[in-house]
Amino acid sequence: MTTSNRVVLTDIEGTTSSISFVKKVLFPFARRALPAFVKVRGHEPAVRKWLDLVATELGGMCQDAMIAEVMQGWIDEDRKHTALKALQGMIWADGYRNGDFTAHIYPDAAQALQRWHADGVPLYVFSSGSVPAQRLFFGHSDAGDLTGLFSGWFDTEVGEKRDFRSYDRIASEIDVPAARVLFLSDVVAELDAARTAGMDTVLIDRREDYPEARDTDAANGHRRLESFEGIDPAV
Ligand SMILES: CSCCC(=O)C(=O)COP(=O)(O)O
Ligand SMILES: [Mg+2]
Repeated sequence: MTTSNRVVLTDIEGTTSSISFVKKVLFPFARRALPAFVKVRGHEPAVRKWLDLVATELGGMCQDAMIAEVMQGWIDEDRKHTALKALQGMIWADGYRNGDFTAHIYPDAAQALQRWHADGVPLYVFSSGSVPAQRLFFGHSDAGDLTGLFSGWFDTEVGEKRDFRSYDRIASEIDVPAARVLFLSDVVAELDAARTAGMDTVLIDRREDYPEARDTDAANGHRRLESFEGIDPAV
């Protein structure tokens, strides 16, 4: 067991897993399935709730087909809208269940997460993907079912990833002082927000996702590593 009393909070896309898997496999799958999904399942309360929220944002009464079209545009723009993310998660469930794909995870990330968990380091996820989508992702990863490694999951229902208040809320929900949380992400603005909340940070700067390394200025004072190797949550 580790003597550390630190915990790790990790992002997914660009951090544990490749951006191209999300953009080339998950997003097109959801984009294709959206029109039929809203037609067939739009009456279910868990789906209706999000369609109604989007309709309200669009100014009121909209046909479901139009909402689906708007959300397809949001997928193209990579908009991290909570309603879109919730519906995407429901659509991906079918893909995982049918074995259409497994979720990409970098081997160094899978190994480090397994090692830290075995060492007693509590692990948490904070991603724009909905919590059910996160569970599906790690439940059907290239390294098998990793859900048991995590002690908790957070999505944008806790707040925006670039807003320091989201990190305040996470620290208070897991009942750990922010100074004891190590946040890992590929996005500097997210790390800035976590640092403002008092968390320790590491910029994951993978060549597969970011062909041009971020220099010291771009990293904005965050420690920069090209994989999970070399991260010791205990120090
Ligand atoms: C885990 S769901 C698939 C990824 C996704 O939709 C997403 O928006 C991930 O964003 P992140 O905050 O993990 O960079
Ligand atoms: Mg990311």
